[in-house]
Parts: sequence; C-alpha cells; structure tokens
Amino acid sequence: MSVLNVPVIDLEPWFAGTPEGKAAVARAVDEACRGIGFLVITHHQIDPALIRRVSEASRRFFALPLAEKRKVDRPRDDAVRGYSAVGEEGLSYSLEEAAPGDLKESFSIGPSHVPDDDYHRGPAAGAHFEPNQFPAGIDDFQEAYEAYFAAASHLASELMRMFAVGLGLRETFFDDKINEHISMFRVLSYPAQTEPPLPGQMRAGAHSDYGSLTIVLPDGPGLQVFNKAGQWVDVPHIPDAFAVNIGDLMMQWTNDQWTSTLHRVVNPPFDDAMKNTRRQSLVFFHQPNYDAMIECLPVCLAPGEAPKYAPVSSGEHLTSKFVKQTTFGGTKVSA
Ligand SMILES: O=C(O)CCC(=O)C(=O)O
Ligand SMILES: [Fe+2]
Repeated sequence: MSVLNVPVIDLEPWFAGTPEGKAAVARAVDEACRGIGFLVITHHQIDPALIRRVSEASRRFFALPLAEKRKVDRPRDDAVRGYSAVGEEGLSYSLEEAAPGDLKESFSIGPSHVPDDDYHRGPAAGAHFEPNQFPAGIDDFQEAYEAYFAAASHLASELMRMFAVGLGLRETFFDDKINEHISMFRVLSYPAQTEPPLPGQMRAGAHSDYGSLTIVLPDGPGLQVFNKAGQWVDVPHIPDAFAVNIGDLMMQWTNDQWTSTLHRVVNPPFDDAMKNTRRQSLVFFHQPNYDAMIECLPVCLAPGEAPKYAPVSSGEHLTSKFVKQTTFGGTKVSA
C-alpha cells in the first residue's frame, strides 16, 4: 500500500549514529520517497535561532516599499538572484494559456564566497555561480541568509546520505556529486489577500520541483500534495519542522521508483479575516554539482527494465528548465 499522507520522521536516531537507528531512518525516508515524495522531519539539527534570524530579516525586507525591493531585482531569467515581485512568476500554467501569476514575492540567493577559479568562473559554469546581491540597510540580512544557506546545505548532504542508504547504496555515494552544489535558497512571502484571487490564481500553483530535494520551512499551513490516490492532502504543519520533498532530478536518478510529487500552496479562505494573513516560507532547493551526471542508478533497474531517461548533467537539467519558464524551483504542469 502506497503512502497517501505525508509522514513525520524523527531524525534523532540518524544523528545518534547507531547502525540500527540510521537504517531505520533511511528505511522510513525511502518509503516516503517511493510513496508520496514528501516527508516532514523533526530533530533536524538546524538551530531555531537561525530560523528566527532569517525569518525576521526577511520580514523587514518584504515590508519595504516596492521601489526599494526593486533595487535588488532579479537580473535575468537564468540568474535567480534577488527579488521577484508578486505575480511575476507562475509555477503552474497550461502550455496554451498562461494562468495569472502566483500571489507571492521572493528573494533568492545561490552559493556565496565562490572560489575565483575556472571550475566556478569558466564557461562551463554558466550562470550557476552568479554572484548574489543583498539589500542595503537591513541588519543581519546577508549574514543570516549566508548562515542559513550553509546550514541547509549541510542538512541536505545528510538527507542525501539517508537517500543513499535507503536506496541500498553506500552512504557516501552522493558526496562527490554534491560537494560543489548549485543550490538556491529562496524566501517566499505570500501577502495577505485583500481582494479575491482571480480564477485559477493561487499562492503557488501546482508544480513539481526540479532538483534533488527541497527543504521547506513554512510559517503556517497551506502547502498541499497530490497523492497517488488523486487527492490533495495537507502537509502537516509543525512549527520549526521542515517539509522535505524530492525533485524531478531525483525521480530521474531512481528511474521513477521515487516520486517527484505535484504540490501547491492554496489561498487562505477569503471570508475568514483571521486566517487571511501573510505567509512566509524558507525554501532551499538542493541541486547537485553542475557536472554531476544524472543517470539511472543500477540499483533502481529491475532485471529486464530499461532506463527511462537519457543521462543528463545536473547543470544542463537545470538550464533546460529555465528555458521553459522563468521561475526557479518548479516544473510547470499543463493540468
Ligand atoms: O511555500 C511553500 O510552502 C512551498 C513553495 C514551493 O513549493 C516552491 O516554491 O517550490
Ligand atoms: Fe515547490
């Protein structure tokens, strides 16, 4: 029986480090990734004080007048750095007819303190190590964002180790494929809705994410997942716990044994003023090294089965998504 609801998995036994504890966590993670593609994790070792710092710095930024925020506007479609305003991105729209843009604004950064060498700055690196930009005059903004990026990167590498064990690989299998990762950290602000949304307009339309995995910290409910029974189910909201989901790249790596699941952020009920508040989420999109090859893992190939996807590098996979649309984390759907 497939997993139809998002499980809550306590990572404490993983970090305690006994072989039995680690195996049990990896088994639970594997089951979640096969069944629903989402899990909620507790005892993840990210300091709640750091979550608070980055959340508060973000609140101060999003409260600025639009003209101020526009001073750090995202420079280009393929360079997701800085600010994107409400309605500028739509995660879900049909190929024929664009739906209204998502009711969210965002601020994004990539890796910082990038070495000035050919691997990071040469032509093969493309825009993957594009410099970050930060707003002036907000205390602790750059420091908090960079510290959160580092902490989330570390947690992502532990999750990739759980993935490896869960898939029956050696624990360090993914280590050398993510040691120069080209991830993105983005804070999303969903404003309080003072007018009813347009038909089809949501906080974030239905989409799947691109990369290896996404680590989400929402400050309230609204995130929903489309399960294998065809129902939209709520992701349990536990303060300071992370929702984790796998992206399209992990689904390709596992030859569809793991699922990159459609998800969305629904609007608050419009007639309930108490619930119609601003929502903010911290979203870390983990993406392997640009030259890591994503090709069917032999452990995911049953006898007689063929790989479903041609091998592709992580960088090419990401860039191909940018060509199709102008947002970062999601693959649009035509449903
Ligand atoms: O804000 C959220 O809870 C999730 C956002 C999301 O799915 C995305 O940006 O890809
Ligand atoms: Fe997403």
